[in-house]
Amino acid sequence: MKYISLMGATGSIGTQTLDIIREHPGEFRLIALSVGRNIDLTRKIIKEFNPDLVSTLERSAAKALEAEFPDITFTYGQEGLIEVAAYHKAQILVNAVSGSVGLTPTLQAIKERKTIAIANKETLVTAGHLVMEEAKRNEVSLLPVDSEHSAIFQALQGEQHKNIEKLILTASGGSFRDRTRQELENVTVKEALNHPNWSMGAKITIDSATMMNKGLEVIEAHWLFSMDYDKIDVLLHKESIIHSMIEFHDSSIIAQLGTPDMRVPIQYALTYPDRLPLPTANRLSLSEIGNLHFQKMDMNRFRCLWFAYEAGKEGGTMPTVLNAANEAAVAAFLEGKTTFLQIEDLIERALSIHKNIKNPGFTEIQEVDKETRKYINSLL
Ligand SMILES: NC(=O)C1=CN([C@@H]2O[C@H](COP(=O)(O)OP(=O)(O)OC[C@H]3O[C@@H](n4cnc5c(N)ncnc54)[C@H](OP(=O)(O)O)[C@@H]3O)[C@@H](O)[C@H]2O)C=CC1
Ligand SMILES: CC(=O)[C@@H](O)[C@H](O)COP(=O)(O)O
Ligand SMILES: [Mn+2]
Repeated sequence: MKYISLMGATGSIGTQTLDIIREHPGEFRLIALSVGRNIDLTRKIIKEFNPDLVSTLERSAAKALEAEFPDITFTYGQEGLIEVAAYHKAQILVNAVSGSVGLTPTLQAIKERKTIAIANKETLVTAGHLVMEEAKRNEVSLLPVDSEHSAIFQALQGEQHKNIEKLILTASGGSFRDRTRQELENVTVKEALNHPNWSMGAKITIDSATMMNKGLEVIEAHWLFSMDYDKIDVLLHKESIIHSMIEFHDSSIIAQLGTPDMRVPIQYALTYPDRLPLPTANRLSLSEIGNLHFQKMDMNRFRCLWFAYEAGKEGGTMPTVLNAANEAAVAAFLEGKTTFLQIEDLIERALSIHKNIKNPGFTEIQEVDKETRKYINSLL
């Protein structure tokens, strides 16, 4: 039986992780979890899974739940996230929060030698060097949950890193893949949230539409697979059937395919190196699909992808700025405070004024993150 801590239990990845735990009651036990503001769903999760420890975003919610569930320990805020991540009975932490708020708890869980199933790409973007160093020092495995990275991880099994020519990340193109830049001028939040293939949280759905999601994933792949940026390519593939590929020196390419269903990579991270059946998954029928489409990525159309490559190559605190500026700009777009195309402009401005700090420590990362958000908010 594997004991699991789950950060972000009420979100898209969080609830699909609960599906996997539910599907295999003899394999997994949910022992600790964190949530944000969705207290109604939290109540249901507590009743069903009876965890030891629960953390909420706000103190008032923790106090209210404490009165309802006296046998469970409640905590809250950033400290609460850390307690859940590092809970002594858990062997695996599933990090499914959205944003760089996941960094500190992840570092703490690594120090406590938990295996990390990581969906929360912003943590790797903002401070990938710190996370990877800490994982190496503590001999901790970081198992990818993000579909592209899980695909690469699966294709890598039995292969050697030295034989890789390049990684090829596939991108659906998001909600606006068939629109020109001109046609993006007046798009609404509702349109942007309408992803063609995946049902995900709001922030990542907007990232898919701006192509920042693929930019963050390029940086995520750089850290997870220790790969130079010039060996990571992005390919438009509108069906999201090939989840990513590895090309080897001998020209052979290994791809991982499946219907778009995040429960598959989540389950693989939880069962690795084994696999379990997933009877409720839709099986892929290539004969029914018939055709798959591929297209070269246009960096002028998708400027956020270009920003991410540049920030990643420059390193230091540039990816921290990229991520924090994006988080703040997307939040502003979702709140109706800025337009879709201004997301790119805001990020570009934050990157252009930043004085890069090479090899930043934890405190510098935290300060740059905070300052960047402040800067973006001052522009709104
Ligand atoms: N959804 C997907 O299919 C995929 C997601 N990812 C990555 O996984 C991560 C999660 O994405 P997704 O599940 O879509 O996001 P959601 O927005 O659906 O869920 C986010 C979760 O984090 C909680 N949360 C948000 N802010 C805070 C905070 N400040 N403190 C504590 N908890 C917080 C939310 O709580 P509440 O709702 O209770 O307020 C919720 O449980 C992201 O990094 C994303 O990029 C990667 C690949 C695919
Ligand atoms: C499901 C998943 O992993 C998302 O990150 C997905 O990749 C989003 O799709 P696109 O960014 O390719 O539109
Ligand atoms: Mn992805």
